[in-house]
Amino acid sequence: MPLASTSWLRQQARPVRGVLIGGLLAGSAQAALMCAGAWLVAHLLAQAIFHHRALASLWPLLAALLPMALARGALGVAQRRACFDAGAKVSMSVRLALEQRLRALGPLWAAQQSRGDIVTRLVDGIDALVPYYAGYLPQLAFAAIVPAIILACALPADAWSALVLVATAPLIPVFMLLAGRAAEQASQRRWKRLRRMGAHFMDALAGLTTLRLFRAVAREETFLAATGEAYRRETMAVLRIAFLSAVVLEFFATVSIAVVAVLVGFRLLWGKLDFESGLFVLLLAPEFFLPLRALGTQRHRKMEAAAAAEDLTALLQTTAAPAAGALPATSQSIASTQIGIAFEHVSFGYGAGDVVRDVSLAIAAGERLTVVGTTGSGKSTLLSLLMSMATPRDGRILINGEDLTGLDLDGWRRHIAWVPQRAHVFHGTLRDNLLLAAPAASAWQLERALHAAALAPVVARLPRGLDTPLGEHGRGLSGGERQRLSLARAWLRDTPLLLLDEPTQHLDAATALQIDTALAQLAQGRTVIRIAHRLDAIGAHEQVAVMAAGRVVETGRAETLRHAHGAFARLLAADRAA
Ligand SMILES: Nc1ncnc2c1ncn2[C@@H]1O[C@H](COP(=O)(O)OP(=O)(O)OP(=O)(O)O)[C@@H](O)[C@H]1O
Repeated sequence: MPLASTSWLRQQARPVRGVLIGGLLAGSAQAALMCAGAWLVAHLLAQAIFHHRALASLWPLLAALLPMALARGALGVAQRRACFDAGAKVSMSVRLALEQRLRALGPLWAAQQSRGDIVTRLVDGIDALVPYYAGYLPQLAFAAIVPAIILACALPADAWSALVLVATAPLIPVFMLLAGRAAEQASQRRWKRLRRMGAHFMDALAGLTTLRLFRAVAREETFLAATGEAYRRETMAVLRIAFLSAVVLEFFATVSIAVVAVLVGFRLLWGKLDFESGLFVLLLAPEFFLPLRALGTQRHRKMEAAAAAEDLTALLQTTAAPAAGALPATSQSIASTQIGIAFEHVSFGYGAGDVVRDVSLAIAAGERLTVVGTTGSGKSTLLSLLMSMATPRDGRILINGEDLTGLDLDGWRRHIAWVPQRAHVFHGTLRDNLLLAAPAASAWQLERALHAAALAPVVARLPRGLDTPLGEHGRGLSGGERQRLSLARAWLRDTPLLLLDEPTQHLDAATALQIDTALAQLAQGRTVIRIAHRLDAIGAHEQVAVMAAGRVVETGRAETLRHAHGAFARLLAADRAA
C-alpha cells in the first residue's frame, strides 16, 4: 500500500473529523447498549429459570428491552448517516480541488490528455473514495472501540472468556495484513484497467464516424469486449480475495467463539460459573468479533480508494510545464478599453522542442494584424499564448506596456473575444450557447448579433428557434453554422480585442463575404489579430505577419509582400496553384 496515498486519504478526512467523531460516538453508544441488552437478557433468563421469578415481577425489565432495541436502531441510522455524510463531503471537496487544478492546467494541457481517462478519474476515482470514509475508516475505529467496550463488560463477568477473546482477536488483523498485499495489487490492476477502458471507450465514441468509414467498428468492438472481459476478471480477482479473506476471518472468529462456549459450558457443569455470567459472555462473544470481521470485508474498499487516490494525487500535483499559471500575487487589472500588444522574443513549446520561436511582433491599439503561414507553423499557439492559456518559455508579452504574466488573468480574458477554428457548442439551447458570451444581453442585442453573424436564417429554420436544444458537440448545427454561432458570441461580447482563427474557413463564398463585411464593421476601433488561410481574401492594406516553423519570417503590408518574392508571395502562389 503506497504510504503517500494512505496519508493523503487520511488528510482529506480532517475537515470532516467532527462528523466522523459524531458517527463514532453513535456507534460506541450502540455497542454499549448492546452490552446492556445482553446483560438484561442473561439476567431475565437467569431470574426466570434458576430463581423461579414470576413473569409479572420481571415485566418492567422485559419492557426495557424494546426502547433499548429502538435506541440501538436509531443510533445505527445516525452512525451510518454521519459516516456517509463525511464520505460525500470529502468527495465533494476533492472534486472541487480537481476541478480547480484542471482549470489551472488549462485547455492546452487538457488537449494532450485522454478525455476518457480524465472522466474516469473524476467520476469513478472520486466515487471510489466514498466507501473509504463512509465504511472503512469508521470501521477501523469500531474494530478497536467496540471490542474494548465488550471486553470491559465481559471481564468482570468472566475473566477466562475475556482472556480467550483477547488472545484470539489479534489473529484476525494479522491475517488481514497477510491477505492485504494480494488485494492491493489486484485493486491497482483493476483500477488501471478501468482507466484504460474508459479512455478507449470515449475515444471510440468520439471517432465513431471515422471508425465506420474505415470499417473498423467490428475490430473496435472486439477490443472493447476483450478489455471488458479483462476488467471483469480483475474485478472478480479483487472480490475473490475479499470473499476468501472473509471466510478465513469467519473461521477464526467461529473457532474463538467455540472455545469461549466450551469453556463456559464446562465451568457451568462444574459449578464454577453462574448461568447469568456464562450466558452474558456467550452473547457478547460473537459481537466481539463482528467489527473485526466487518473490517475484513471493508478492506478491499480501502485498496480501491488507495489505488484511485494515487491517481488523483498525481493529477492534483500535476503542473503543466509551462502552463497557464495561477493568479500572481501582484496581479494588475487592465483598465483601458484600448489594447496594444507586443510580443518580445517569445518562445514556447508543448514538449521538449519549441513550436513558437523568438517571435517579436507589435500591434498598436485599434490596429489589425493578419497572421498567415503553413499548417502547424504556430499561428494558433500564438493566440493561445496571448489568451494566457500557456506561458511563454522565453520572452514576454506586453499588454499596453504591462507584462501579461503580471495581469489578473480573468480580468484580461474579459477583454478578449475569440473565434476559434472549431467552435465548441455546449449542451443546451442555442440561446444558452449565445448567452455564454454575454449573460446579460438583451433580446435586441441577441437579434443584432444573429444578423451580424448571418445566423438569423439558421435560427428561422430550427424547429424551436433560439430555444432549440443542441447536443454536446453541437449536433444539429453544421460546421459553418457553428462558426457563425461563434461569431455571434464575439459580437455579443463586445470586447476591445478580437482574436479570429480563420473565421470564414467553413463557409461558402457568399456567406464568407457576408461575414467578412460584418467583421469589418465589428473590428472598427478594436485591436484585431486574425489567422487567415485564404490569402486571396486579405485586403491590400492589411498588415500581415508570415509564420514558418514557429518563427515570424516576414511582416509588412499585404500589397508590398505580394510583390516581394518572399514567404508571403510563395504562400500565395501555392494557394492559387491549389
Ligand atoms: N496541445 C498541443 N500539444 C502538443 N502539441 C501541439 C498542441 N497544439 C499544437 N501543437 C503542435 O504545435 C505546432 C503548432 O501548432 P498550431 O496549432 O499553433 O499551428 P497552426 O499554425 O495554427 O496550424 P493550423 O494552420 O493547421 O491550424 C504543431 O506542430 C502542432 O502539432
